Amino acid sequence: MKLRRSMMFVPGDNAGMLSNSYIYLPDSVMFDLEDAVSIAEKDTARLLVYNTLKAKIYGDIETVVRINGVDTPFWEADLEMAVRGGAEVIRLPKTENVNEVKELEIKIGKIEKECGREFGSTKIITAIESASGVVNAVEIAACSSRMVAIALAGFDYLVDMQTERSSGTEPELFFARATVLHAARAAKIDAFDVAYGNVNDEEGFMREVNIAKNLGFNGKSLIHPRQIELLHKAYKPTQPELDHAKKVIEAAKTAEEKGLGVVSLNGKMIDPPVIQAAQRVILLADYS
Ligand SMILES: CC(=O)SCCNC(=O)CCNC(=O)[C@H](O)C(C)(C)COP(=O)(O)OP(=O)(O)OC[C@H]1O[C@@H](n2cnc3c(N)ncnc32)[C@H](O)[C@@H]1OP(=O)(O)O
Ligand SMILES: O=C([O-])CC(=O)C(=O)O
Ligand SMILES: [Mg+2]
Repeated sequence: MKLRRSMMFVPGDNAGMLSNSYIYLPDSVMFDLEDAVSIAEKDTARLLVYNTLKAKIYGDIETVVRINGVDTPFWEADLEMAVRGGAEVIRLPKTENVNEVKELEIKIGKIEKECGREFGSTKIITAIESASGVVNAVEIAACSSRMVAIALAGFDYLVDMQTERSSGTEPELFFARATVLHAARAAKIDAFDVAYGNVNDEEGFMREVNIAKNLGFNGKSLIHPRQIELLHKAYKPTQPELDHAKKVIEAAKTAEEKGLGVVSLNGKMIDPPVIQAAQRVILLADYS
């Protein structure tokens, strides 16, 4: 199991951040060549990210490169650099439809063959940032065997929807969150919730983390190291949750020995979905 709770953006033109972001231990690091980098710095950023990838300083942290969108003049050069550099995952921003992913997939395969990288080893994450992307999310999530996750990108999405992020339960994001999440689960890939832009607002960030976690997202895209530990702590099962999960598994074993399909633990029904949920808690605790 690859744990993908935190995926931290690092601006591709910031040499300092590129060279030391591993110290913060996100599950995945995302070197950004898109909106965090001005047009004037695109070439410099591409080279900096290539050298960072080649330096192989990220160890077990998954390396992701956010290239520019397929409707820009930058994406092919970005992709050459990222695949040749050894990026584990390419994040495609502003994905609107399956054709864009297919175009990306063909190009990745070509570069892998040219540079001697194992065919299929470069994975894809698509970011959904518009109404069209949300409407097509189910097909997008399932359209490539390289796809490991789909992310909702709230900033661009809300601009496209002609609204703004509110506080509270964020009803403006509900349909997109639910759709992207269903797309991910149906395709058996991971799902990332939106990035939270106010790095000093811990309360607002935690409110979003809890929405994402309760809906069932694997994690969030992050923009600041301070957000990593908060997120990991929220996703780690608590000791009482872990103790309860272990009791559920014990009760299930006893039920099986007695040939019973369903038993109760402290008055609560224990049946296959409850057992599966307990197994997931134990797995998450083991890995976090
Ligand atoms: C809508 C979108 O497209 S979102 C994606 C694009 N945006 C991004 O990539 C932005 C990523 N984040 C950042 O660039 C920064 O966090 C900012 C600009 C928001 C704030 O940066 P700062 O003002 O430097 O933050 P702050 O002073 O709190 O930083 C503390 C330390 O964390 C480091 N840091 C902050 N953010 C990051 C990051 N994303 N990656 C790596 N290191 C970081 C800083 O370099 C600093 O390190 P130091 O103590 O060794 O000097
Ligand atoms: O992809 C992301 O998480 C950030 C982003 O570009 C957006 O929200 O528009
Ligand atoms: Mg965006």
